[in-house]
Amino acid sequence: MSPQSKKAKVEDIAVTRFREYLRIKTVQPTPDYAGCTAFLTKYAKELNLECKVVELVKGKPLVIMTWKGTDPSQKSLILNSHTDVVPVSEEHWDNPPFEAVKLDNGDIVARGAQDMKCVGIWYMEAIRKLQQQNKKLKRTLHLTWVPDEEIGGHDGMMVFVKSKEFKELNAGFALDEGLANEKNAFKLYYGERSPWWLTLIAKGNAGHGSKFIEPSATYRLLKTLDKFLAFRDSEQKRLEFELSHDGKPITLGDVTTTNVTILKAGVQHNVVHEEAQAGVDIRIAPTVNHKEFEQMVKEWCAEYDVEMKTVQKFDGAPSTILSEHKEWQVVQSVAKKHKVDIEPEIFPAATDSRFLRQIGVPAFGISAIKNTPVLLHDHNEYLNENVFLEGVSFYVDLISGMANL
Ligand SMILES: CSCC[C@H](NC(C)=O)C(=O)O
Ligand SMILES: [Zn+2]
Ligand SMILES: [Zn+2]
Repeated sequence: MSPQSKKAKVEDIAVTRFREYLRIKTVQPTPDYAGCTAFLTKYAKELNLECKVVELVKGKPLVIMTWKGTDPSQKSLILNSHTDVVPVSEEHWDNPPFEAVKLDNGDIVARGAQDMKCVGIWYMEAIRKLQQQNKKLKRTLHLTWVPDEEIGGHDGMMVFVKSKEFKELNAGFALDEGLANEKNAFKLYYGERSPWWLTLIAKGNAGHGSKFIEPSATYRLLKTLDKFLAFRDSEQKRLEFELSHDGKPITLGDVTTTNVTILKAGVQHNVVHEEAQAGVDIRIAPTVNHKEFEQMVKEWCAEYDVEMKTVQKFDGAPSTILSEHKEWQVVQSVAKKHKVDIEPEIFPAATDSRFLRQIGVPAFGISAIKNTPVLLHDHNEYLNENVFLEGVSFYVDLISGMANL
């Protein structure tokens, strides 16, 4: 293609809005939420959507857009997306992460391209298409744009679900983020593992590195960490060999992981130091009894007198049972129309859906990203323009199908 003809090709409005959104630096730890809110409120105006900005926590705005349905007696459909993105190591990127450049092959490169600015734009652009076709939906749609998911959602979705503003939405079902898929398939997340982040603190006596100092902080800590690692090994074996009830291999979301992610101890080789610390990232599978699991971990720590401090723990939420929701049939039929497979799974990490499911709002996590490597939180995150545009058509059918039940 000559530069002339390249220039002449008009970019689809959906792609333009996507790239504009990607250029707003909503990157943790100092996201430009003001710039983001300005963009979203203008966008809502463009599509004639009602728009409200709610600041439940100072400096952390939530944007709620509404497209009223023809049957207000029905519970609404929540289309959720988080507005923040994770930090970048710019030196590892081949293109600037906040310029949203489009490469010759159509790849749009930016932090947030997969996680999850694409999803927010899909909701909007699906609405634009439905409006262009003069379609009206039965159920009211609420698009919720929430802050701080990437740092745990405590000032975002967690406070939002407890607010009167959320109650007013009369939520019946929610869509939220999923992950990319390397195959011609979309993952459909109907539940999540529960994060439990722990700091372990071992104390002991100090002394010369040549002696048997008793008790020793590092000895206590390592003996305790052995238990976490032995458990990790057994869960890894389960993941390798176990099959689920339908005969398919289980996935990461079905097992519990106990990873040691932080280690801090010592000052000098020949000094036995009086304290050693570790950070553990635990993800509890939905089938696990939290009380029993907590008791087991407490006993591991008690055996060597190690103090256990919880940094954050999510106490679990019921998974959304696929067969109990007509929305599941909609997903299947829309996927069939778009010739893409659906792979239902438990999300291995945590999203804002956990707060929705916890208060009884069923939720599916899905991102219409097929034939694409999973690059969330990674360098050179991208989404191809064609995959993105196919996503718009997918969401037109998905949203209209779900909102016309
Ligand atoms: C526990 S709150 C942090 C949320 C983050 N979510 C993802 C998708 O990476 C995580 O699971 O670590
Ligand atoms: Zn995300
Ligand atoms: Zn993320």
